[in-house]
Amino acid sequence: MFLEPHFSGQRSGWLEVICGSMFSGKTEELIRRLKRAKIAGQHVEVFKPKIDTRYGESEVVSHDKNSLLATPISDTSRLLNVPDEITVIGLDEAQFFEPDVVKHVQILAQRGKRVIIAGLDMDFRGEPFGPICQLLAVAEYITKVHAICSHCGNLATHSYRLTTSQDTVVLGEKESYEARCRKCYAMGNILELK
Ligand SMILES: Nc1ncnc2c1ncn2[C@@H]1O[C@H](COP(=O)(O)OP(=O)(O)O)[C@@H](O)[C@H]1O
Ligand SMILES: Cc1cn([C@H]2C[C@H](O)[C@@H](COP(=O)(O)O)O2)c(=O)[nH]c1=O
Ligand SMILES: [Zn+2]
Repeated sequence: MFLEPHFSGQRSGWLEVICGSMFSGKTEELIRRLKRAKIAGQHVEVFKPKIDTRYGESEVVSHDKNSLLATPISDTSRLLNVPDEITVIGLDEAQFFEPDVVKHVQILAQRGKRVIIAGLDMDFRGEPFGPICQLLAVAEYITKVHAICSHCGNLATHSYRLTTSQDTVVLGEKESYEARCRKCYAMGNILELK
């Protein structure tokens, strides 16, 4: 369980990254932390990449259908325009943001804001996805969450693509992906080669 660091003295900002496979609870955890910030009386704003139209245009939605209003953006320089009174910023589907998101979230932290970033750690190939490596490097707090392997019930670490597309970006959920442990993911890829 992630508990918010205690503020003391001059407010300083920081970066939190929540990552894992699909269905691992990234969006649920992001929503949980943002709701707690609101309960604490902090002003929160949520953003997501404009490309993410899976569930809706202007909200982040978990696979459990919990949701928060979110502003879709195509350029993360937009984050630098948030009003001063916004002290907590949430980003979902961070894998789809452009590389400059790393620079922009660090500027926000420098301005004393808490930035909570959720996104896939790996793509369907098992490769780091988008800016995640750099975001993990510069974050103060990192949380890796796990799904349950659809094949064996162990902890899942990988997102296995069920369709034949080789495009890195293919929006979808259970019709196109399933969570798998490292072993079942590797087995699936071996069987595909036969
Ligand atoms: N294989 C799975 N393992 C764990 N949770 C799953 C799985 N398949 C569906 N779920 C559901 O997905 C929810 C997590 O949704 P969400 O937070 O949107 O995940 P993520 O953002 O990581 O894709 C879980 O609470 C659970 O109800
Ligand atoms: C593995 C993988 C996923 N995607 C897409 C599929 C979904 O639309 C999102 C991830 O959603 P979630 O909140 O983590 O469930 O990303 C993709 O485009 N490419 C991939 O390799
Ligand atoms: Zn497995």
